[in-house]
Amino acid sequence: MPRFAQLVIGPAGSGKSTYCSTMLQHLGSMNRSAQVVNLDPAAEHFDYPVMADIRELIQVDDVMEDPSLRFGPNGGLVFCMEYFANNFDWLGESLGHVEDDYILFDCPGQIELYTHLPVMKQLVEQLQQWEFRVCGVFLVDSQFMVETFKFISGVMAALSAMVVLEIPQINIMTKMDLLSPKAKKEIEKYLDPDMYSMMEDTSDNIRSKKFKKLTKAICGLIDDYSMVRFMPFDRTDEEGMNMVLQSIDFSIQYGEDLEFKEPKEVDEESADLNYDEIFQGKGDS
Ligand SMILES: Nc1nc2c(ncn2[C@@H]2O[C@H](COP(=O)(O)OP(=O)(O)OP(=O)(O)O)[C@@H](O)[C@H]2O)c(=O)[nH]1
Ligand SMILES: [Mg+2]
Repeated sequence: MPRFAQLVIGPAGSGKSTYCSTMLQHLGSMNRSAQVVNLDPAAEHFDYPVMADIRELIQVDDVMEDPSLRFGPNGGLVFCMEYFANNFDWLGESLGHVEDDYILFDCPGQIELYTHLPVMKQLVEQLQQWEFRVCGVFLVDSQFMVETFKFISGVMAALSAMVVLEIPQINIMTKMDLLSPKAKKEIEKYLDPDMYSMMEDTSDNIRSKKFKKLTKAICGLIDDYSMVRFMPFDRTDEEGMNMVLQSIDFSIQYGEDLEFKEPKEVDEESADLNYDEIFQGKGDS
């Protein structure tokens, strides 16, 4: 049986841990079993129960305090993740193997992990060896996406993760509940963006000719290949969460291998017998 994983990634503070906790509850309310693994060695608090926690393996604080290493918080995190990549056995043991595993991995927010460092790609390959079908869930804070230039840089960040990880990726705009009604209307055009017209809107602000050409080429490429789309995520909106979950499940073909179980036929006689036994038992006590 295949196993399923959501790799929850995105810039610092974009809402990854909150997403994991909300999605876990949502899956629970649908009677679907899922687990969360914390892969952020600098995590301080999260409000979901963990199946495994990378801090049992290594912690950023310990690395920073080590006088022979002398790392700051970012170098410390990179060191931790490289150490993790050399010790995937720890993860393998923690994950065990349950039929139909569905696991959310809450990842750290340092963007370099998804742009040029090899560790996340190595993790994906390891998970695939363990028969996981992995979907990247890339989160960006919607509040930083309401202007065209910010949006283009968000698209590029999502795209670089897609290129590095080579797995299906669902891009999500988080914290939609914090947008004003006006911004909410405004953001609709960014959910399914027409990059060409977006480019037209902003090209007047670009003074350098070369830069204008480059931005145009990037926008054209993204549009021509329909490479990046965003889905809104509002943790208070069940319907919206369902749509996000469906897209993720579809990308990893969750549910296709599940067998359809016929409802058990109840044999009337034996059912009566059982009820009699139960009531008799109650009467006796
Ligand atoms: N209103 C609102 N706040 C949110 C939402 N998602 C996250 N937040 C808040 O945003 C802050 C950061 O959220 P986290 O879930 O810790 O973000 P993260 O991506 O895990 O952060 P790092 O692990 O530090 O990279 C917290 O204060 C959350 O309460 C949301 O959908 N709505
Ligand atoms: Mg977090």
